Amino acid sequence: MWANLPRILTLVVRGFVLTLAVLTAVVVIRTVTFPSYQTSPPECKTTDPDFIPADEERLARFTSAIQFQTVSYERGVGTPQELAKFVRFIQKSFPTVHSSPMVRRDVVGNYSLLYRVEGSDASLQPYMLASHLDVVPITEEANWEAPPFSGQLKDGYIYGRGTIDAKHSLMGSLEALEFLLSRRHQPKRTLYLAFGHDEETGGHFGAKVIGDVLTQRGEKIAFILDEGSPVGDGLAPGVSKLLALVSVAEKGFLQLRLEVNEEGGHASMPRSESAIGILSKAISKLEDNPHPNMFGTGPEARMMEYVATEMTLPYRILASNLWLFSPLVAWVYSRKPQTNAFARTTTALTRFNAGVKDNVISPEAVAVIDHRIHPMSSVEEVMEFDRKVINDPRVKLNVINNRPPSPTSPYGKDSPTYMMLQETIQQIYPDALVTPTFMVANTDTRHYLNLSSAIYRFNPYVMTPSDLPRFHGVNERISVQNYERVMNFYYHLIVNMDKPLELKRHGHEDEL
Ligand SMILES: CCCCCCCC/C=C\CCCCCCCC(=O)N[C@@H](Cc1c[nH]c2ccccc12)C(=O)O
Ligand SMILES: [Zn+2]
Ligand SMILES: [Zn+2]
Repeated sequence: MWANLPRILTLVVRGFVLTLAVLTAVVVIRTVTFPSYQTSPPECKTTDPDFIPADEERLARFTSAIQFQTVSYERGVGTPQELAKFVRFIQKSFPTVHSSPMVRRDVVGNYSLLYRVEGSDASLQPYMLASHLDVVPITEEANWEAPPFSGQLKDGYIYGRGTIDAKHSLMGSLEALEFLLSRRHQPKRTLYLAFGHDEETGGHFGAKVIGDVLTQRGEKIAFILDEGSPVGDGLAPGVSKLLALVSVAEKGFLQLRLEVNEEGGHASMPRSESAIGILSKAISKLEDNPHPNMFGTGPEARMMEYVATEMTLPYRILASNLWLFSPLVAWVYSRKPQTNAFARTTTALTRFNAGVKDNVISPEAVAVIDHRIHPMSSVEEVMEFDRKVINDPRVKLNVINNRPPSPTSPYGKDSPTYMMLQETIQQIYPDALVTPTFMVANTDTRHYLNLSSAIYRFNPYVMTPSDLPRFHGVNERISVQNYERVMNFYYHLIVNMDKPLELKRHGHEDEL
């Protein structure tokens, strides 16, 4: 046995070296031959004579839109007077849209707006552009560089709540429609514009009702585009070009109220455990035990494939060989909040309340957890995981609100709507890569799921990592250049939707 040891060791080492050599060869071959999913941009650029300039008049309209304080606070608690004023302002600001015989406008659920622009070809399925009228409340007002409802123009940026979420797309799509209609353009395909008034609190009285109205009309929609992920500049690891992130799916959510009820009493005679202490331990366990990293199992894996050939070298090797490096990429993604959101179901502790007086032991402690559920997981799985982690029957878990992850919309060369969207993005951003991904937050589209199987979430503006905290945060702003891109994106999209959407399958051509 001992005499054979050198021979055995040699064989083991040889086996190891051989395996390594084969793996390296496969990795190199796959990296070099990995297919490119990117297509060259179409001819038409934004240098067209029809380009919509962000001139003084349009910027003034956008500034005014920001000045309406259309804040949503809680479900059913908003700012009805501001909404009503904003709706009147919209009507006054886009006279051609509001006087055209081609346009029908319905006010739905008191303040939400549903426009139907009649296309000349009734055989084509309509499509829908969505946004919302409301905004989230202001935080840390003192830290804003310009007053949050001023719409002030400063150093090439328009500041204010709603500039990126989402009055840019509401005003931008209306500007594009006004521009087209005032040039006597009648679209071939019927177009809906849907603007909910309470998206920021779940859309229960706005988008939900719009969805019901369209369902009652028996409407089927060819595709829906709502707010969503942006054109990233430096957002994705290993990608140096601009990356247009088109969300073809959306995470689910589960909002839980955690409650502990124990005996209260005089602070001079505490028991060994209190409601506050028990709940704190539960919360702390949830934060210490994140949900499993699922990177590579859902649409995020496609995102890596779509950009693999364009990545800087170490990342190119990783992305072309997810069969081997998926765990390593999963780890890289888990390191930053904005990429971690793509890797797993996230756990955010959003409320923590207990106690009424310094010398009274609180009999009750309450916390709220906001989970965003990875597309490959489920509400039940998340609930089960939390129960196991907390492992304490004294902590009651009550569901406030939940939704499973959305279905995935078609994408890639087999999907004419996705390709049309990609082409439109490339008209505005000729050098950008375009990739399918999923939305880490939620949108009004959850109320439109039965209207269309092709639902996309995309914001046609550029965002850098330092811009991300401006979402729902301080100093929300949009550059004039980005607002101009937004208007022109919608303009090109409306024009492109008049071209036939052909589905090329096995030599047949079907029209949607
Ligand atoms: C590898 C690529 C990295 C890319 C990084 C980052 C991309 C992400 C960029 C932007 C994300 C922007 C998110 C915009 C979200 C706008 C929508 C929104 O705010 N939705 C609310 C909706 C909501 C309101 N009330 C409830 C209740 C329950 C669920 C949802 C909501 C939200 O999601 O909270
Ligand atoms: Zn929004
Ligand atoms: Zn928002």
